[in-house]
Amino acid sequence: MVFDGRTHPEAGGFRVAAFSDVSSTNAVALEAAANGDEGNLWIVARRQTAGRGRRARAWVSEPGNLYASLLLIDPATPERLAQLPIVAALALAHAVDHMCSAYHLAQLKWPNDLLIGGRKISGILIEASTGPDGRRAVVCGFGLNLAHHPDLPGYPTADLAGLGYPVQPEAAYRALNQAMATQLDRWRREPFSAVLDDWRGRATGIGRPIRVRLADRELEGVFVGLDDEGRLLLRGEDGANRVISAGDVFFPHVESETGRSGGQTGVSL
Ligand SMILES: O=C(O)CCCC[C@@H]1SC[C@@H]2NC(=O)N[C@@H]21
Repeated sequence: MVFDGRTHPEAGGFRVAAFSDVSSTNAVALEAAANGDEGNLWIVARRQTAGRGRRARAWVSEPGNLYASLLLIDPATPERLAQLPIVAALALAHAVDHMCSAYHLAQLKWPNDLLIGGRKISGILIEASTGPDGRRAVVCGFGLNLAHHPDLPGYPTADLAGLGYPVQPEAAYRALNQAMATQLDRWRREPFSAVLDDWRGRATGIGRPIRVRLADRELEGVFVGLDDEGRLLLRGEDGANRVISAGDVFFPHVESETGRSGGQTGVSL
């Protein structure tokens, strides 16, 4: 990979532009869309100076880990776009298995965190914007802890090297590119139920008590599973199931939110 900031052809019908330093690969991808890029473009960086996570959090982005964002233009109808976090998480899980030569090593925590042994090893931030021409730009931003991870009290995290799987960022990117090509193709051709079955096979926490932080409040209950659109089903004390489209899931007694803070911009799905 050449870190020259120029666009090069990539396998799977994509293109890639790799940078040494950027503010945020998501921000650069959204900027490319605003400048008329046709999409299917990866932005990869060795380091981010303003990496961003979900819910107004910063994403620590020193060299050694993977920072990669895929820009897609109008990848699906608006109703189906909500399925993309599930597709992206599944692709990253397949990529991690591939790069570690392992089977079902990576577990999924709804909607799109990857865990190994209960520790978070990655984050995915999906952001979208609509251009003046009505085109919907969607960016899937992947951060994968390869060589280091932040220590967040009360929130277990890990990196692949520390778990005994040394992987270079370029190899990780290659595996992710391949996996995204495969999963996006499958999402377009097969019923979403096939994607969901795969996701459920790696799911963590189903049947367990969870706490879900929504934009304006928190809910507690049992994680019953996913509905046909990939939304979380939470059974409350009253026995009724609630359908949740977006939120952060916590496993009580394992995780708290201490130490999670930072700044995020943009609109996430
Ligand atoms: O909060 C999360 O779990 C999501 C973190 C997403 C981080 C990645 S790193 C590459 C891409 N660029 C960003 O600024 N964020 C995403």
